[in-house]
Amino acid sequence: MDNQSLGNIKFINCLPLHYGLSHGGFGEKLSIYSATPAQLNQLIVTEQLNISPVSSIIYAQNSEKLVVLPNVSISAENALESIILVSKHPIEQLKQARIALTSKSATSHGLLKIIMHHAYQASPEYFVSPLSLDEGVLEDAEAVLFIGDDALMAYHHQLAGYYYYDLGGEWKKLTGLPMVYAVWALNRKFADLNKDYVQMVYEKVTGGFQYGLTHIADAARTLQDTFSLTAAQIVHYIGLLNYQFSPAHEQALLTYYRMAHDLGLSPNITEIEFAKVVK
Ligand SMILES: C=C(O[C@@H]1C=C(C(=O)O)C=C[C@H]1O)C(=O)O
Repeated sequence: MDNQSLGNIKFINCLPLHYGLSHGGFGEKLSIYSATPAQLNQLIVTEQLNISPVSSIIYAQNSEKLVVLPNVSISAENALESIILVSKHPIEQLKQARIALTSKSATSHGLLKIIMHHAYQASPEYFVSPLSLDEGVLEDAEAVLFIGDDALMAYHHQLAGYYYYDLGGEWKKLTGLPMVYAVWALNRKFADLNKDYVQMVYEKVTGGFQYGLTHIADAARTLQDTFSLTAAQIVHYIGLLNYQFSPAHEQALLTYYRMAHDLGLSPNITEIEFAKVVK
């Protein structure tokens, strides 16, 4: 990786983009660095990467230093199968529980805290853990939050005796809004000094997503041997996501930011500043 690399989330949620980059020619002239959202968040904040998808809360926490690429996000209107709380007890009984949080996320940590506080009047004790179910994360917690492929696998291979909650659905019930999980963030100074490069990345990311969505059945077939999901399940999952960043998404994200701020999780952000690109 060098700081001119474009960050990339190595989860199935970005399959359309991955396919557009690899099969649609949109990856040409790009150096790409793939990692988990939490790793990309850290690399953007420390300026080791200049453009990357990041957890959406990272923009609120670093808005003086970052701007956001317009028209692209990882969002969902409702339940999405990949932001999942696995619990030993019904969620109403987690008021004082210990809850483990995946070490791959940032936005969904805040999302769970908002939902527990507002929808369940609960104040559990939270701690970050890298462990999976198989590695015993629930030996030390009443519930665990997973995101991305870990959550998708947990959702599709549910174990008897556990309760599963889809936080996209819980957020929709609480606010009536879509949820914006990730945005493409850029270092503000880098964006000002590298307009041509930023324009190129904008075209490749938005064009790559479009290509991948148009060829989603082919894209899903490239994964079906790697994951214990069928191509149809992958196509269905991608259909639950939305990769635009419409004014309605922007308002939904600002609502999330306000609620995160009220819980002391981020500064008070009332607008999102976008990188200037020709659309
Ligand atoms: C929909 C998802 O969106 C993501 C959730 C993120 C987070 O919680 O911080 C960050 C990036 C995205 O990968 C997912 O990972 O399932």
